[in-house]
Amino acid sequence: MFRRLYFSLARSSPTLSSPIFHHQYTSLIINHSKPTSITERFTSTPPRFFASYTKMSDSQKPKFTIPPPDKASKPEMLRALEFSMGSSFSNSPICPPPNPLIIVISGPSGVGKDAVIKKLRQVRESLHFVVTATSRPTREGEVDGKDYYFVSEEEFLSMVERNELLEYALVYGDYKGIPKRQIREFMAKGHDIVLRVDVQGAETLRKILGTSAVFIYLVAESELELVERLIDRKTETSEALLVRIATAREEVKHVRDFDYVVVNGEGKLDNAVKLVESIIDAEKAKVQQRRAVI
Ligand SMILES: Nc1ncnc2c1ncn2[C@@H]1O[C@H](COP(=O)(O)OP(=O)(O)OP(=O)(O)O)[C@@H](O)[C@H]1O
Repeated sequence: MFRRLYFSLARSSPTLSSPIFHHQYTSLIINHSKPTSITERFTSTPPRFFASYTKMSDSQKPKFTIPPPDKASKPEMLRALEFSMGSSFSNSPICPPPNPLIIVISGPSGVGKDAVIKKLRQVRESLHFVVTATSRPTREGEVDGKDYYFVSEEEFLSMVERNELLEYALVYGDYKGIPKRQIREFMAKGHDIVLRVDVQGAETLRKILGTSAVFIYLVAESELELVERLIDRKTETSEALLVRIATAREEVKHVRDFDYVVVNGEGKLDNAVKLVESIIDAEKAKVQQRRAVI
């Protein structure tokens, strides 16, 4: 019945059935593949026909009916709706792509920063994990250029001289610093950046980056769990262990300076990694995006 009504209307309406109408109407076929930016989308002038159409008074505008959806093909419906709306439908994304993020992962010694990052690296290939420069000796299994850039103390200090580091610190007698160039290069390519720093480093980065970066604090479920993890790692002398435990006690007070806290419970590394992933996803969906500039 609707179909009959539409076609009888079309037949009775000179504007709908006339060759002129069809010429104008078919000229509204839009190139749906041409992308435009969100600003263009809202500020661009309508196509010429639409511009003159929208200037017409109501009595001048051609009268026509939109066919019932079940009686017309999708392209026909699209053209009729575009004509009725007075502008074409854009297929460019409504939201611009999210800004590249800088994600700072921190926490006390032995909490599992490296373990979380190692796992995150496997599940999120699009992230760029900044390789920190350090003057500390290589631990068993660590690879130069992958886990850290292992440099001598002299080399490290000359990097500081040349202002090549975003942040650096003397951590338990060894220098650790973040090369700026890597961050710039990968952000320019649209990658999110992950920085792994101790709590002292995170505080310095907060001063430099403010709220333009996301700060995540990793904790163990309890102090006992953290100490056991450090003992099991067998990488520290007894004196070094004591220093790290005392420092961890102080550092936990700084958790309130971070944006998120993630518990890395014993045997629950996967849960911690999933939570970090969820934080990244939520940050990507934020309306007010962070914008980090190095
Ligand atoms: N969820 C977990 N459950 C059990 N063991 C873990 C967990 N996370 C990490 N570990 C282990 O705890 C030890 C310390 O982890 P890791 O070296 O990653 O800590 P870190 O925070 O990077 O330490 P540092 O700052 O001293 O380098 C490692 O032996 C690691 O395998």
